[in-house]
Amino acid sequence: MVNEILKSSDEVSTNQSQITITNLYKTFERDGKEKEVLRDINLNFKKGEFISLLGPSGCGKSTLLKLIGGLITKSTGSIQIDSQEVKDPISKVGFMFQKAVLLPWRTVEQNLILPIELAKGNIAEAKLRIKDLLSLVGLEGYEHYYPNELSGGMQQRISLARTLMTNPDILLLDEPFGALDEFTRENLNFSLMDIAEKSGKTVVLVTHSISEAVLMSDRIIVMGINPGHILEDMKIDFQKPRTDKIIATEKYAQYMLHIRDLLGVGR
Ligand SMILES: Nc1ncnc2c1ncn2[C@@H]1O[C@H](COP(=O)(O)OP(=O)(O)OP(=O)(O)O)[C@@H](O)[C@H]1O
Repeated sequence: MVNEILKSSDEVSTNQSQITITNLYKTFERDGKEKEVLRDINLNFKKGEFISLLGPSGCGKSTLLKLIGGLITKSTGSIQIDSQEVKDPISKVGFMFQKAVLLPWRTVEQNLILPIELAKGNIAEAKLRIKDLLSLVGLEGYEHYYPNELSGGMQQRISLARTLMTNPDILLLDEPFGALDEFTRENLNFSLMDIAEKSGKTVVLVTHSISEAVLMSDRIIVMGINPGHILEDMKIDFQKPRTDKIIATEKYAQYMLHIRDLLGVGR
C-alpha cells in the first residue's frame, strides 16, 4: 500500500545526487556581531537515502536542515535539489519538527487537509488519501478526533501523516519524536523506516541519539561544533529492512564506539 499512496517521482535516478551542497557557509548576525554557524559543508545525498545529522547541541544540525528546506538563506555556497538552487521552500520537500503543532480546533482530517488547502490543491482528491495515510501511521479511524483527544505519540503520527499528505520526495525531520518516551519513539522510528524504505523517499533526520542514527541510517553525517563542520560522513552498512537484531552485532558496537570516540563521549 505504501508504494501506491506514496509513489515517489522518478525525476532523479537512484545513483544521481538529489541534494547537493557545495562550499556552504552560514553566518548569523546578532547585536551587530557575526557568528559563523556552519563552515564549508560539502555533501551529496542520493534519492532514497536515509541520512542522519548527528552532533552536539549547537553544531548547526537544525540550521543545516532549514537551509536544505529553503526556510532560511545561506551566506555563501550552493544547495541544489534536483539540480535547482534552493531559494524558498519547495513542494517536493516535507518538514516535520519535534512539536506536532496541530491546530486544536480542527479534527485530524481537517489538520491533514491543511497543507492541501494552503497549496490551493484538490481537496476532494486529498480526502481520498486520508484513510490510507492514517492506516499507514497506525491510526485508522481517527479522522474525527481532535488533537487533545490523542496522546503525544498519536499526535506525532498525525504530524507525520500531514507531512506525507503532499507526497514530498524528501522528508526533512528535526528530532520528530524527540519529546516522546523511548518505547513510543522506537515504535515510531520503525514506522518511519518502513515508510521510507517502501516509498523510496529521501530522509534527512536530525537526531541527538547515536543508537537511533546507527539503527536507522544509510549514512550518518557526524558534525563538530564552533563553527559547525563535518567530522565524518559515515556509511552504515546493514541490510534492510533493519530490525533491532543488529543491536546485538559486533559491527553495531563498532559503529557506536567509533561515533562516541569522534564526539568525545564517554571515557
Ligand atoms: N536565527 C538565529 N539567529 C542567531 N543565531 C542562531 C539562529 N538560529 C540558530 N542560531 C545559532 O546557530 C547555532 C546552531 O544552532 P542549531 O539550532 O542549528 O544547532 P543544533 O545543532 O540543531 O542544536 P540542538 O541540537 O541543540 O537543537 C547556535 O549557536 C544558535 O545559537
